[in-house]
Amino acid sequence: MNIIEVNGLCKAYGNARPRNYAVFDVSLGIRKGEILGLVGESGCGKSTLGKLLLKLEKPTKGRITFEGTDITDYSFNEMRKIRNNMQIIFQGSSNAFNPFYTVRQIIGEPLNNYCRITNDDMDTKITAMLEKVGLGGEYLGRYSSELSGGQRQRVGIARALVLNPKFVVCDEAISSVDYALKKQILQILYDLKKQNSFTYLFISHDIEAVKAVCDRVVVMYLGNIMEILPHADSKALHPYTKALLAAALTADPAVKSKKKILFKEEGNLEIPGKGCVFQSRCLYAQKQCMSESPGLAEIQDGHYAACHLLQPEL
Ligand SMILES: Nc1ncnc2c1ncn2[C@@H]1O[C@H](COP(=O)(O)OP(=O)(O)OP(=O)(O)O)[C@@H](O)[C@H]1O
Repeated sequence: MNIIEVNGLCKAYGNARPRNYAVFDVSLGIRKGEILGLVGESGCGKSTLGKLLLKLEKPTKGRITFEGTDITDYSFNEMRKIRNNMQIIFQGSSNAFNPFYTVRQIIGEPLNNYCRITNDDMDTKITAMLEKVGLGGEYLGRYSSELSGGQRQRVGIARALVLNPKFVVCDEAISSVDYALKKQILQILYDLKKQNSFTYLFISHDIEAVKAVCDRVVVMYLGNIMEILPHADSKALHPYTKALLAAALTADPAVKSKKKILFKEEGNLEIPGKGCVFQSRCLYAQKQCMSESPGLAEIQDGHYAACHLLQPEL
């Protein structure tokens, strides 16, 4: 069962004509209790899609359904009623904390906003949450400015999850942290998901992390979904995903230069007027790719790709 669904979702910033879409015609369901990975090169629309799902951005077109209810046209006040169930952890969110706020104030803010709760109950809840993210009750009175970057990151996770949200967008939640902390944060997110059956959209450039924690993976290019892998370790089918994964996993430039080149690096990054959005960088593009846009089709069981070269298995 899907906790959240989008249909024909589009987002164009500004009023330029023709429209330059950051997200184009995305239809997708996120299953209750899954960690859905979202990957793609910088600027392909991952954050925009995450924000659209939470209604932090207004879609230009398309519908959003949360737990079976169409929330596309919900007002600010209507969204407020369900906001406790939809949270975001984003890169650097913890850097935005007021340095003069204590940990109690930072994590307590959403509780104050959304729950009627006594101070004692609030401290109990915050302490329990702090323990879940590897900090203890002794941090309650500490000021944000007294915390290390890693501790602030954990407080940020605690703040986002203290309301027991049903759906959480993790937007680069583990970038800019060191390897050890990254592993700990991934473990925390994974354990909390297991204990509380949270559903996450996990946006990351870190393919290894995506493989480690995600159930399915969505691959985006220039605002479009190119592929949906049914498992994080499924073999990629789409030429773009293959190239993206190969580039990400080959960190050593010496090794990279010996590898087969998988896409035209110099390809045009503008959205073409017609045809496949990946046409100018694809090594296999054919005439049809320049004129017809390939829809996302189920190629194998639960494995979707948008590519004329790939035919569904019958
Ligand atoms: N507020 C905004 N106003 C105008 N354009 C925007 C805005 N936010 C994003 N964009 C544009 O929308 C496109 C998608 O951006 P988005 O941040 O969603 O990509 P991304 O895949 O999350 O990138 P990154 O991995 O670098 O965070 C980009 O071309 C970006 O410049």
